[in-house]
Amino acid sequence: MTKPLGEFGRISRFFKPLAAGFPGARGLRDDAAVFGVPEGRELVVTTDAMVAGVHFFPDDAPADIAAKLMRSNLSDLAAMGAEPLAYTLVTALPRGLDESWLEGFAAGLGEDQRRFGIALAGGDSVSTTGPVTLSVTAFGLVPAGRALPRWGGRPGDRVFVTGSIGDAALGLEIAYGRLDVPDEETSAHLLRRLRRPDPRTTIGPRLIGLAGGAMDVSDGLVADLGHLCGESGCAALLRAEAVPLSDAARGAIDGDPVRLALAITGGDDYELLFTAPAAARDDLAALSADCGVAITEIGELHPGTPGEVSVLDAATTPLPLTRRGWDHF
Ligand SMILES: Nc1ncnc2c1ncn2[C@@H]1O[C@H](COP(=O)(O)OP(=O)(O)OP(=O)(O)O)[C@@H](O)[C@H]1O
Ligand SMILES: Cc1ncc(C[n+]2csc(CCOP(=O)(O)O)c2C)c(N)n1
Ligand SMILES: [Mg+2]
Ligand SMILES: [Mg+2]
Ligand SMILES: [Mg+2]
Repeated sequence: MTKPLGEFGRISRFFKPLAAGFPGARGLRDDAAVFGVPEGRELVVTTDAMVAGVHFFPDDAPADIAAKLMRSNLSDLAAMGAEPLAYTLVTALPRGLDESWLEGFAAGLGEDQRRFGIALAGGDSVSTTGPVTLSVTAFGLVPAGRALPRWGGRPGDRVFVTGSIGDAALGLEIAYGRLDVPDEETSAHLLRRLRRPDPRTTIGPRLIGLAGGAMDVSDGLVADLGHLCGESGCAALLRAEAVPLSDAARGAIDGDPVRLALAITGGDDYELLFTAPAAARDDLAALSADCGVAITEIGELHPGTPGEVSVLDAATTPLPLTRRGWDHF
């Protein structure tokens, strides 16, 4: 057996290469990172953590775990209208975890760094007596004063969502062996979207000037729309039939209202949810065409109890839901 690298050997081997392109990281040789913000821009800071058994399966491929960790944070930057700049990383790993796990994890981070234009600025490495626990803090840049707030929606505004909803929630059911799908292609698409979400990093910054209120969908569409309209001081109507579904999700749902309810409440979507006046429709259609990502109108805000979401099915009768989204506690 080869000698273990130890804490600092691991940092040198796996993390220093990820910080190489970012001078503010100081080569991961100092106590902290140092970097400035360009004139006229502001720093946006977001943190999301992931725990094995809660956010991913312990035997998931380490590169997939890295991608989900990175992308869930990039999605929050996009929701603020920010462009990715740098991130810090905390790894809490059980002693004895094979170094090949870290190798795959670092490779996954490196791949997404290149894909999304972000660099490692620093972090911390600790051991844990519990499950693998990971946290990223992502830093992004927005034009000063223009970060997109959750509370920018107004009664009468329309509600829009990017991409498609429900893939990951259906993928999770497949991963748990609780959902049979028509074919291998359907299953592969839904599992891919669970493990490697597609953060809307190009659309997010381009929503500045178009969107009123904005956020990303992580807990579930219904729950997150509740957060958006609650912060905006109004209620929302969601047309379940208008919610964009991938072909794979449509095939897996197969007209079953229970599965449709799961798709709109299950979470892990990492799509953008935002409000805009009806007059912005043409601009949004142009943006969608430009980015090659669907932007779909799914409902509207109206005066009412802040945070209340009515979900209507095709016959405009209320769709019964047993829950609105993910809640840790
Ligand atoms: N432990 C905490 N300490 C300080 N602020 C927190 C803590 N947990 C959450 N927050 C803050 O509460 C707000 C909502 O957090 P939440 O994690 O729900 O947002 P999110 O990242 O958009 O959603 P998700 O975690 O589902 O991706 C954010 O402003 C976040 O910074
Ligand atoms: C193994 C496994 N079990 C359950 C889920 C579903 N899940 C976990 S946390 C969360 C909400 C977002 O997290 P947070 O609010 O902590 O950022 C969701 C939808 C999963 N992805 N993997
Ligand atoms: Mg969070
Ligand atoms: Mg988040
Ligand atoms: Mg968010």
